[in-house]
Amino acid sequence: MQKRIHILAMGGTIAGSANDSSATTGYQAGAVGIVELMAAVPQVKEIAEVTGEQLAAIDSKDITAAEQLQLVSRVRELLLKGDVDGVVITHGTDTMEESAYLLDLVHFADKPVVITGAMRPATALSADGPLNILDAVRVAAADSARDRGVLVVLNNEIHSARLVTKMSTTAVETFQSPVGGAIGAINDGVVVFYHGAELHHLPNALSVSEKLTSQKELPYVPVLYGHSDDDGRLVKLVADEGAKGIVYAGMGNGSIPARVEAELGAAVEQGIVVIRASSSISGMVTKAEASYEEAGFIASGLLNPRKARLLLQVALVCGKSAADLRKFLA
Ligand SMILES: NC(=O)C[C@H](N)C(=O)O
Repeated sequence: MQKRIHILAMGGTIAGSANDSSATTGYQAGAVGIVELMAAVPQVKEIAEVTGEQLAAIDSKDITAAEQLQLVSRVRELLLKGDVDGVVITHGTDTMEESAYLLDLVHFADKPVVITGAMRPATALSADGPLNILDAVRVAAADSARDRGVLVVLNNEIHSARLVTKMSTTAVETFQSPVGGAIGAINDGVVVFYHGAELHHLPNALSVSEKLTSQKELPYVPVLYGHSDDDGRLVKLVADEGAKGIVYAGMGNGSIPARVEAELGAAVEQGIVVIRASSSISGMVTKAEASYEEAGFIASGLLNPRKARLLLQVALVCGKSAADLRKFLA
């Protein structure tokens, strides 16, 4: 029997439309609906029984927490259904790694969830979307993809949600995992895994996902980007604005300029949870300086700032302590 794969369409460039087929920028993202997207890839019928649904039609740079939570909620429903074997999500690439990581945090099933997108609009010459959809369906229908959490599939490669990031502004090979590399590929239609996915599910992911479905928003947790001569005034500003947490994208191994460190320390004293991440693309943020640990800052480990932010938001919703977070990120 064929596997039953459900596609959720969120918009993005994969559904982008431009007036000129040679245009790869300046298009309207999210303009092409799921019916048209699926019609461009009739080959999926040979792989699985595929159904589709339009959940949003947005440029993913505009995604809100409400829309992310709606996605979590719909994926949860689908994973609990006996007649769905896997889920494919078509999504804009700008925030794809964020939605993928959020879904992976609360992934509770052995069924695959595969996110794909495109760098060229649907109307472009050599549009990359159709093949990416076909590959995503192939992966979602593969027995070998079970128990690997949420996967990002583009450009014939398979990446784990935890480690993947968008590296290039415009290249089709934009998604890479700087630590660890791709975990698999689709070679001439054949799904191959080289090694295991870096799973990062929260303990009790099923009940955490249920908790998230009842939320309409997530706590205010800004990411502050560190730079030379940073005086920390933004830390004070967001603390006054009611931030519940702050992710500081420091330099290198999560280094924080002394004046910012002092302000972040004051924020922790006020009950704001602080995560130290890095603007460097590759590598792990470790405990580094003793003063960071003494101040109560949490090292982001392998998470980039945007993913660390989502983790912190979910942790705050679930009432997890800084100690729980520390343990999860260690
Ligand atoms: N390639 C893309 O999908 C970019 C687009 N701005 C989006 O994230 O929706």
